[in-house]
Amino acid sequence: MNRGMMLKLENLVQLRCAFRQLHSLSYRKIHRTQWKPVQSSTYTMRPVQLHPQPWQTNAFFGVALSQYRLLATKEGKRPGKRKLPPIKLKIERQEVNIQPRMTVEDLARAMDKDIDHVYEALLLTGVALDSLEPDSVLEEVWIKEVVKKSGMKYKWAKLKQEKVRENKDAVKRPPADPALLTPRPPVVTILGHVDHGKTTLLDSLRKTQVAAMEAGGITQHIGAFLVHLPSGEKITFLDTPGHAAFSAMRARGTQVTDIVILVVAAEDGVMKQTIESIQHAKNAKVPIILAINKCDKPEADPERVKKELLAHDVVCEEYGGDVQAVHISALKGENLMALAEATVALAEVLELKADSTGLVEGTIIESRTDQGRGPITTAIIQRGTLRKGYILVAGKSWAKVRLMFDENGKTVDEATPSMPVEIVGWKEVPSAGAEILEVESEQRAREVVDWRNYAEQQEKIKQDMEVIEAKQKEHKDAYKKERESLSNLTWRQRKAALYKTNKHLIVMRSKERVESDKNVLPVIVKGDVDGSTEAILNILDSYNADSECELDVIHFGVGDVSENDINLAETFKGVIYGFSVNANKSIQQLAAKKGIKIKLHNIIYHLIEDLKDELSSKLPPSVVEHIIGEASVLTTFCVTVGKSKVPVAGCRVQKGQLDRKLKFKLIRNRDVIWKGFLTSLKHHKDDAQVIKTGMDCGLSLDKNIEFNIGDEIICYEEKEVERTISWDPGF
Ligand SMILES: Nc1nc2c(ncn2[C@@H]2O[C@H](COP(=O)(O)OP(=O)(O)OP(=O)(O)O)[C@@H](O)[C@H]2O)c(=O)[nH]1
Repeated sequence: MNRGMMLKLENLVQLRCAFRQLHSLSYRKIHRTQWKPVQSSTYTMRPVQLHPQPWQTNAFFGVALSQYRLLATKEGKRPGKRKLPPIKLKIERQEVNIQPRMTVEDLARAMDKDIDHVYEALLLTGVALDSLEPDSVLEEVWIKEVVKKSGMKYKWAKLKQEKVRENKDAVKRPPADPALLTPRPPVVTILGHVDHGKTTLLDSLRKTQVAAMEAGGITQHIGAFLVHLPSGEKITFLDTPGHAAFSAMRARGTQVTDIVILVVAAEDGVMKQTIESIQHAKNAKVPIILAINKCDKPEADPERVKKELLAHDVVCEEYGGDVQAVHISALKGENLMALAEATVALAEVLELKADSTGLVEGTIIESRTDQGRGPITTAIIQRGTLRKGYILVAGKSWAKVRLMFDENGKTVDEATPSMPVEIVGWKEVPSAGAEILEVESEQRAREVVDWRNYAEQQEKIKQDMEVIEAKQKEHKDAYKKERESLSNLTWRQRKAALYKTNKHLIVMRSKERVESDKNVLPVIVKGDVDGSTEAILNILDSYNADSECELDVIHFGVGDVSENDINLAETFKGVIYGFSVNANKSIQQLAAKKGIKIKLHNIIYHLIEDLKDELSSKLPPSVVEHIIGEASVLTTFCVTVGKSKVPVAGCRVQKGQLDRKLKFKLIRNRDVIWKGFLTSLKHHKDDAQVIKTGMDCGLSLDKNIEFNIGDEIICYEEKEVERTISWDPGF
């Protein structure tokens, strides 16, 4: 490399170091405490990060950094002539996924840096920079060198992939062999406009069964019921709040309904929800039977209904279509058998069949919790034959079938396809529309539920991270913009700007440092999986408000809050944050006894919000001055008190009032030259407590200061205002 180029690169390094310093000071976490070596069984403790630039040589920043390091170290002292022991900084290093044969560009991308950064890191190495292009492939040794020099640590990318968990979900069996299929009853949903008679129709249909049963039999609402026709045929009616259940099942891709009975009141005709119901049926590709209801009413006009429906592609048989129309009176129970027969006829055309052998499949129609029997669901069996003792999974719950009931509350021993059945034995309440799958064993059921919880959690983390990353990108962009605004400055101007930005940190007095050291929030982070813990730690890495309150991650790991966590929190006076983990009762009691806060959350940004509140609560309140009155000095004189002469100001109150018991300040040429209390406040010759606007007074201060005409006297109150931590994690 020639000397010119060397100089150019060195300049570049200086510039970049300066800016990185600026960036690191405002965006990165800098711990100032020594870390305590706490061992975790699963994880080692994360060391503190200083975002170091080890190849940085610039003298100014060498000094600034050494000062800064002092600030970053709890026990740090100013360097004297005495040789001090080296300050050990524990560095929180960003992890970079590396792979063989990475190009300069690849590496820069993996480190989230620009290409210049890679060039700088290779500046004083044996790499020939002259011939290094962005697409040049780097040797493994140099890849590692760049990462190390950047204060980061590397990780081979493929190791990470091995951590992905194997999918343990349960899925439906492939379609059955046609030879195994046998006829099954149709499953019918009744839809229609509000008040057109859906409930009345269902009640009347159910009553036909009560009549058919022994006297005293009462049907109960379980979300579905079976109607037995005199011909021996059966129909299952779904009796869940129509549209909602239908949509929920459709949304989950479960198709339970074979036929929709569209109820239209003969005197009202087609209404808004009639059209929506038609749309539901069409979307689900479920055929319709038209039940023209309220035909007992004199104003009933069934023909008008059929004509109106033509406009919505519901063409009745009389009009050359294939939709059967039955004129009924749900209230009077008229023509219900004709409706049932039409349903059976359509079911025959549809050739509804199912395989009643092998592992059971079904759909949850409704679920509830019974005080005595725990979670109960009504399900429609769609494949196989359900019997007591079978193991089922649905959503994130599983069941060992303890009992089964029909809609008459009678226990049943088995449920075949299309049969509605109440199932008792669930560990938790699965939601309506969830798919039921039988599995071989309880162990397998647990495995499936575990996998589903994990998959859901991953999805949630992914969504959380997307939000967080988008916000962090916004921040980065804002930073870049800010940096660009400096690009027209000369190097010296930039350095000056940089110095100005960081001056308050460099010159912070040791007394203040000691004071700020007191403000520390030690935290323990527990997550349910590696990914969530890592995600939270990544966010904590962006913590940049150490000057207000230090954030000290003393321990982190995966799993529920343990006794060890409580002990650590007690030792360090820390707070435990858990994401999607639990703290059992004995742990909670132990924590309460020791006064340890355990904060459990299921959403990352709620956890971070909570942490921000906790940090803010550590900040001493800021004192705000609230002005009560303002006066101007019109004349000055002295009075003799004992042996000394006391300066007195003759003032006029211009605004508000002067209150003797409050605080005052004296302002001269915009500078505050005194703050304190008055020793006397007089109106003419009388002592006064308060002097109001427009009034004149004489006053003296608790310090002998000569007044000047034109000075301002301000009376004020100090109010404490709660502070909020300035850290903005970007979401
Ligand atoms: N005359 C007559 N009235 C009926 C008939 N069917 C229902 N009704 C009356 O119409 C009103 C509404 O009936 P519902 O069965 O509650 O109607 P719905 O469609 O279930 O109404 P929502 O549950 O609100 O959607 C009630 O007063 C019923 O008594 C019928 O066939 N003839």
